[in-house]
Amino acid sequence: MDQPLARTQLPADVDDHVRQELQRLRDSIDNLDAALVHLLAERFKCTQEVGRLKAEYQLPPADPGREAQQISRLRRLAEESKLDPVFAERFLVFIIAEVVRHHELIAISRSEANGA
Ligand SMILES: C=C(O[C@@H]1C=C(C(=O)O)C=C[C@H]1O)C(=O)O
Repeated sequence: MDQPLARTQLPADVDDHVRQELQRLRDSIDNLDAALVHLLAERFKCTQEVGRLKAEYQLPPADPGREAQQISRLRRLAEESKLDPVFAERFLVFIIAEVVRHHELIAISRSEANGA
């Protein structure tokens, strides 16, 4: 039986055609990763503004109803796009947890600034 391939670097003697094809795909992956970082940065700019608004008007940092709507919407979009909906949900939950943590920090620093 074949041994599983070790998690290691590409061997030096990889066929040139394979190396070029891999490079072409990796160039696109690099562009997509850059786009993902830029998209996430813009999303966090918006959510920071939401956090400041909530802190100003003493609204709770998290909104579970809104989160449930987003999760079901994202799962549907993932299915339509042939992306694993479980992965899409995990990804969104991970991001939202970080957003809510930021909102809690904004609320704490605002109440400290107000002498609470
Ligand atoms: C951004 C908000 O705050 C929280 C973060 C959310 C998000 O990152 O999408 C969604 C709901 C809230 O728990 C919001 O209420 O819209």
